[in-house]
Amino acid sequence: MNKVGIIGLGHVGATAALVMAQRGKVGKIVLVDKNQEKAQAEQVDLQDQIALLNTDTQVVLQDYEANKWEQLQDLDVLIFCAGQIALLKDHGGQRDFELHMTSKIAAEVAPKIKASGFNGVIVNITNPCDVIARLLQEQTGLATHQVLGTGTGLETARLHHAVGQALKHNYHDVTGYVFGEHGDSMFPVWSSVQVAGQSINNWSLNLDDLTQKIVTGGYTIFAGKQYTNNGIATWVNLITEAILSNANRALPVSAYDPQLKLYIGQLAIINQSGVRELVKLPLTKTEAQNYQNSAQTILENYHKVAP
Ligand SMILES: NC(=O)c1ccc[n+]([C@@H]2O[C@H](COP(=O)([O-])OP(=O)(O)OC[C@H]3O[C@@H](n4cnc5c(N)ncnc54)[C@H](O)[C@@H]3O)[C@@H](O)[C@H]2O)c1
Repeated sequence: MNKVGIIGLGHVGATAALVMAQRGKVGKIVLVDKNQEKAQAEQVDLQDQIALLNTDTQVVLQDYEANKWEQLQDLDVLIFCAGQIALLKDHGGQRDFELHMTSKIAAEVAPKIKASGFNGVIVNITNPCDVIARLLQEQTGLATHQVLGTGTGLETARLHHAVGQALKHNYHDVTGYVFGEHGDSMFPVWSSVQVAGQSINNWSLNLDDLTQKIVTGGYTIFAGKQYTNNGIATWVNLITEAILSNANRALPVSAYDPQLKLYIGQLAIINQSGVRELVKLPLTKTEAQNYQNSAQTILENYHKVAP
């Protein structure tokens, strides 16, 4: 039976569980939240939902105060999305404003994950995503391939949509990726973008305008509802299913770059071990510079909170 844990049952964690229950590919979901009333509420709500679906997912709680988090021991995947999104309210959704809070949460929870004997794959969502992925890896002592972040997957989906719309093509026929920090320094790898098998360079598009739309899309969502949930909940389920089914799928995630010694959004082959290997796409000079700039931003944030 596939078993997946979710730590943090706010907008993101609760929606990730909802999508998971609907897709019906996970046998057991373990819920963990410091706010135990919230976790219990989500458990009952999900059980109501599952009773109305043609699925059999079990939903159980991990007692936050327990000495040992037994329920985590044999999980295949652990989704980390604990945080405090309200902190961003007065800062226009700027992800970095959660850094001091979320790095403390990671420091509180990582030893509990470690002590549970968990040996699966952690998928981090919590912002700043690349920094928190690194902190979780370092503080749980798991191998670097066992920890990844959701990275620039949402922005990659947004790129497909924006280009498809601009060219009146179906977005499923658009391929290519957004790389770098899950933050303002992320960048579309335009040299990787193809539409129905043809380079994006075959069309004359205003790539600067499209870049702006792709990079700032998260702020548009945040401005209207003060959180984002649907896209990320679906994306984390796609990553989780690629791990569970040993799919060997190339996905744009935040993965460990051994040269830079940090987590950053790039293309990686995902299977049951987590990151099987990185796919090193050829980058133009400007894209390679953008990647380095993004890495620098991630590193600066990491050093603000590194133990
Ligand atoms: N990577 C992405 O693309 C992406 C997208 C959306 C949101 N996020 C991030 O995901 C995180 C969660 O967002 P949200 O809107 O669900 O936030 P939220 O404030 O609605 O929920 C956070 C939850 O974490 C819980 N929590 C806090 N401290 C905890 C701890 N020590 N242990 C366990 N649980 C704890 C809270 O009780 C709460 O239920 C934020 O960091 C947000 O920025 C990332």
